Amino acid sequence: MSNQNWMKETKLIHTGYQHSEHKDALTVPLYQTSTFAFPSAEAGEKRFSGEEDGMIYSRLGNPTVRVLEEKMAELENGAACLAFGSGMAAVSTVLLHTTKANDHVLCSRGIYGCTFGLLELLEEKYSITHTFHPLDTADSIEAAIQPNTTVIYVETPINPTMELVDLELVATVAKKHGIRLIVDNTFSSPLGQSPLQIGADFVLHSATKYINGHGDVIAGLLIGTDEEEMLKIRMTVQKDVGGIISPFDAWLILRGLKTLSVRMERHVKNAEKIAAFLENESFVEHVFYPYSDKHPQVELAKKQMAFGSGLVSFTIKGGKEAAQYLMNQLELVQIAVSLGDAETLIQHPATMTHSVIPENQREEMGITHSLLRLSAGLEIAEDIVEDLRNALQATEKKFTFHS
Ligand code: MET
Repeated sequence: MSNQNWMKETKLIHTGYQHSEHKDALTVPLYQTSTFAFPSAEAGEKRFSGEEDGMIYSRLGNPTVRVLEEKMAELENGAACLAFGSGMAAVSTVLLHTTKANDHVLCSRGIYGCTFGLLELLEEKYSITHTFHPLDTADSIEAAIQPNTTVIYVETPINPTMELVDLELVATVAKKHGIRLIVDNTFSSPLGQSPLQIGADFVLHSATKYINGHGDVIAGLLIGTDEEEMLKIRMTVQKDVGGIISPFDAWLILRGLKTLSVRMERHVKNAEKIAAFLENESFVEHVFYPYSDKHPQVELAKKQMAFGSGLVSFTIKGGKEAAQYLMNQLELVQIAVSLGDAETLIQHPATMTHSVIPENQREEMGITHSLLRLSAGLEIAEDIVEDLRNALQATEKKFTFHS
């Protein structure tokens, strides 16, 4: 069922599923099966050759997973979507598809630690090099493009600094040079920004985060603009590397997706209140929140994002020791990586999500030992703020020395 006039909030619930094709079950059934029985040997041959449509084996497709893929393709304004067993499986699949040995990948100034690890691996194994760049003006992007650049890989907002990349600018330069643009849209969700509409070729998500929203699944999604190319990826890198999602996890994500818009409203409202509180705290040095007037790219945020995300990053005085002490003082806010869960989470990127990046490169990305990343949960903002206030007061008391 699909209607192009529906808003995304409605599509989240209805698109991609036709109950008449599933014995009129109102919600998507779970096809927990590894393989599918062919009506005849000839039918099996035709399914393998692509002559006939139909399921073969769940690594190549599954009806529950297909509903998730169709829904996400529409939500991201793409032609097709592929679901994976983790966000990193989506990242590695699209990079293996878009690069070959000796190519160069131009990246935003910062990227997630495991994406960094994957790029290092591709360099070591296949001499696929990568560089980091602010991607802030057309001239500087042109200068950073090398003769062998085939991909521009961007996070926006960047994990965990909340720095933004101007997608329209980067897409224009990428198109001019025939370079593929891949955007990690995890921090915004499909409701926050639409990179494919702005000119990206691929958008990907760690579905572990906002899309599932309940902290009980690891999954990834890749959406592309070219249906034939996506089918090729399904039948090559995805099938043969095999990082696919389980039907049960796809089913859980479909359940989570129904409430994405109401969850995002609360995540964002809470993050706004937390950012405003932190901005007035004397022990806090800087707050990084895209929709705050104090964010250096607030104009860009309001141009390309529908809201400012549910994440807030901030630095405090006193370095690593104070940052860890602060985390240990929190009662309601949980110390954990990941984001987009019902629970408010805090983590220390320099020693956690981005710890694999060598310190000098990490600091160039803006990830110091004073930086903390908070994922606003679905609790009442006042309770989260109260927990942060108490922890900050205790930390300030311990780390401020009066002469
Ligand atoms: C293994 S570290 C984890 C996770 C996640 N991508 C994050 O940024 O929090």
